[in-house]
Amino acid sequence: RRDGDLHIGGIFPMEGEGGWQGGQACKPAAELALADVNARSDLLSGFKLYIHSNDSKCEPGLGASVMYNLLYNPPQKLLLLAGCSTVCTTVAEAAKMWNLMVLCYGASSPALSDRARFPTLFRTHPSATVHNPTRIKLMQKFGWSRIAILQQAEEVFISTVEDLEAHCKKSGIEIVTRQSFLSDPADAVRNLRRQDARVIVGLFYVVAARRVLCEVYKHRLYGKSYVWFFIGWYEDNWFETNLEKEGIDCSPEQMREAAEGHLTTEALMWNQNSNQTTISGMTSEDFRSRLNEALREAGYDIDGERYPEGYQEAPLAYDAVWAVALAFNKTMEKLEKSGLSLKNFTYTNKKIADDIYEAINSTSFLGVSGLVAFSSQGDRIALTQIEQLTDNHYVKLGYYDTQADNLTWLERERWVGGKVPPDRTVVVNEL
Ligand SMILES: CC1(C)CO[C@@H](CC(=O)O)CN1
Repeated sequence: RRDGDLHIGGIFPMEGEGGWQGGQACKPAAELALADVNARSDLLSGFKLYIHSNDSKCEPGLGASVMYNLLYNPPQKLLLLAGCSTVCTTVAEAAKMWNLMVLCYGASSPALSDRARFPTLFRTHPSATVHNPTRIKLMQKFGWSRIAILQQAEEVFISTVEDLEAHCKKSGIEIVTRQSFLSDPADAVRNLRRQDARVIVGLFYVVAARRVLCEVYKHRLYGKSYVWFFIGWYEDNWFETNLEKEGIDCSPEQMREAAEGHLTTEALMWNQNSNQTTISGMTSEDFRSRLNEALREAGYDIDGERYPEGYQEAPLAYDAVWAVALAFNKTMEKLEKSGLSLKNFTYTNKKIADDIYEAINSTSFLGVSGLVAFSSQGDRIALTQIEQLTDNHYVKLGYYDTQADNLTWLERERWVGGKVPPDRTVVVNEL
């Protein structure tokens, strides 16, 4: 009988001032998964998994100190869980020195898809580049081969645009202009009009998105002759809230008018087939209600909604713990053949670290966030969802499976002018 305890470190953004607000639900979600895997007699039999965690506040410096405290205080940890791109970048860059795998449940930065810098990183949160093949697929579907890009000068959007440009080149889609701004988009938006941009991909955080939309209204870069691609993970009514507080000098009506018809892309983080049983025995709906219960007990203010949008990534943290438990189980079986176990792991034992790497690398199971599997750079393979804002609410237009190049289209799109806007000025020769 194998007996003993297995320990991992957990670095969670409990206060999101520095960045991603939605991380607070990840710790309760990970703890739900911990209870579930420890309750399974067919997993890690004879061993109990423990998570030792602390708060990173989504700040890399604090995240680094939490990591050192986890590593220099017993018991020895076998792996680290972390969230927020900035924290994961710091933790994953250092973890290889201790032969530790890092599983990131809340990091979207494309920079993390780099095995040279992050040889032991895996993430259940997809990279922001997962939107790009979907954007290209839509451009091909609607015959747009001339586009523009408007982006905020932030690392995650800069590297996403570089990936988008590569996809456009491969697909023969011309980028007529790429405008970027730090915090005031006025000049960049004006330049879009000057370049007669009609199909525009917008990459910015939600506060900048409100400023962009008001400028779009002022420059009349909306309506039947324009198509905007926005990011889909802003809160649903993002374009009509906080206007006073953020000094936006457009009214909610003007913002709604400018926003009408825009498309959004986002990675799916909840298994779509809500009555499909996942590896835990739960459906994603079961998980939703169990998580809400756990959040209420922990004193979170579930603001009346059945599921607050702010906690959309919780399934990624839940599935990350399952991925660890399954990988440890696989590694245990392999080590036993040579009379070893994970108890033999030390921070200088590369052999066992390689076994754990191999086990995670070959992960494939149905989690509450959908199929959990990783690319060769450790990126989460995920489906994306396309929506359109019509009459002030988001309508699901379809889903895209990049791996299979399969677009599921629901034929629900509506265009302000009654037909698909062209990507350039169409000159009609009078006969
Ligand atoms: C979809 C989003 C909001 C992208 O940022 C992630 C946080 C990060 O990348 O730091 C969390 N999930």
